[in-house]
Amino acid sequence: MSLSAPPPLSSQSATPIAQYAAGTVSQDALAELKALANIIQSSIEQIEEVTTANSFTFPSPDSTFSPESEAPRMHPAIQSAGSLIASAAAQLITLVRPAPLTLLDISTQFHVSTAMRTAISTHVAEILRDAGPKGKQVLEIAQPTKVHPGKLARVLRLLATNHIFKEVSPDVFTNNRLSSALDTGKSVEGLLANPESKHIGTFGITSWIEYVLDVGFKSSSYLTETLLDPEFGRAYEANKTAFNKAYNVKEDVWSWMERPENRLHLVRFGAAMNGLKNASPANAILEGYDWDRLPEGSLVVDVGGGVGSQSLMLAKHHPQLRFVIQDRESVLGDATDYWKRNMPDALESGRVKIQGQNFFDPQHARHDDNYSEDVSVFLLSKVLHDWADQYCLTILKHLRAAAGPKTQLLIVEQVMSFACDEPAAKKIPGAELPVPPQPLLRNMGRAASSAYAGDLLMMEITNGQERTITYLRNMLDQGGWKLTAVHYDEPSVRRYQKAIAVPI
Ligand SMILES: C[S@@+](CC[C@H](N)C(=O)[O-])C[C@H]1O[C@@H](n2cnc3c(N)ncnc32)[C@H](O)[C@@H]1O
Repeated sequence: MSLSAPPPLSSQSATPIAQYAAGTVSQDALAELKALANIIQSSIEQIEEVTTANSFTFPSPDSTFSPESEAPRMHPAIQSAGSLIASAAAQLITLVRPAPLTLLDISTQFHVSTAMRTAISTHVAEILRDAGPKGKQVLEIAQPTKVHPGKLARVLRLLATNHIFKEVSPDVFTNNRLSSALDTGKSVEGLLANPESKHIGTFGITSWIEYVLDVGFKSSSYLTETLLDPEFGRAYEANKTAFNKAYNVKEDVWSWMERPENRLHLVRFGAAMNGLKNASPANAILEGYDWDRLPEGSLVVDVGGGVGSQSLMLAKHHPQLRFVIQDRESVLGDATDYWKRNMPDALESGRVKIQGQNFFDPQHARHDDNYSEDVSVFLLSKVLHDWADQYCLTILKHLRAAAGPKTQLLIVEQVMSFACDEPAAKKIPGAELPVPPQPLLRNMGRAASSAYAGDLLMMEITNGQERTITYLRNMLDQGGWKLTAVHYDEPSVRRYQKAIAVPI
């Protein structure tokens, strides 16, 4: 069978329906195709309904991205419909194309990732910001970074073929909705003069994408060698990972980022965390936990809080709360700058404190003389997934030792679903997920794929892990905490869950 040149449609002997009638297509496959098409059709109708009811404009693929214009796509009903479409469409593609072609297609997708990183590093989205529908010739696009224009054109063409950028005429490109979402809003001159500025004070999603495409992608290319390595394959230490093989270093990724020569990595990672938060509904941390029940002066300790972006949202909406943002010493300067930019009063009044705390050491809060009252909430947002069980247990036990009888632990993580029923989920309030329509996979397949990719990223970089409810419940149990409830955030670009635990 030739894969490179399928016969033109006109020369094919029969349409798929005719083939089905002739018995050459299995009835099951066709029934599945139709069921998937119905899911897509009814989901589009739902999008139309919600769009009309809310007088939304559903932005076209050629429009420029802005967080505000994304509002219709962020509407929960439209997100749900979008997830059904993404899941059904991906499944449908695997049904209609020859298996080798599908596998070839999937196996070459990494080039799209590489091309994306090249486009980000050569600031193409920023260069095209004002290009308009006529676009810019690739000679002009390549000029600021002196990259070879002919080679850049091929990179951009692969992206345009995947709906990122648009080739408006030969070798002339412009931004579309997807590519404009990579635009950091910075001037090209500024970016050339100071590469760090790409990550400072921006939406941050480009920083996350660049981090994944750089450190994540390079590490992932060593996953097979790592898993087959007799020592690393069985190890759970944070410094025996695919990252360590790829970068040929002995320290874990956090220490590596602290090397002076890796300052750009550290800045980018801080911005990337902020970007992930921005990719979720801004108020996600406010939902699913009754912050209002906490009385005046209650203390929230944001453990491994990064620059404190989650706490900032809470501080804005819950004036009765006080905060301690804890992280490694090297992050504190960026965290202080972040609060000075976003909520200077809170720092000045002492309502918010930025504190160095290694979460593998006994917890300052509570033991420290500064804290006469019990901590109300230990917030662990996107921390546990960075670490293998033995590390998580150390963190959880230190928090347990510092907890008072009423202290709660709030974990914000992506909780993974099995591809089948999970009995433990039925016993924990809020933990059970709705069953998607047939024939979609139980875990929503492609629509949920980025969570599973994120799980591998954790394995590759830190030997961390995204965990299922059963896993999390058992681990918390060993760490001295009882999992009492789970809240699934609204479907989103990145969907996190909140797990609430109390001291045993
Ligand atoms: C994935 S980020 C999450 C940041 C933040 N909680 C959020 O939700 O945006 C993990 C954080 O853990 C911090 N971290 C890593 N090792 C640490 C340690 N030993 N002690 C304290 N914080 C640490 C990192 O600096 C980083 O800010």
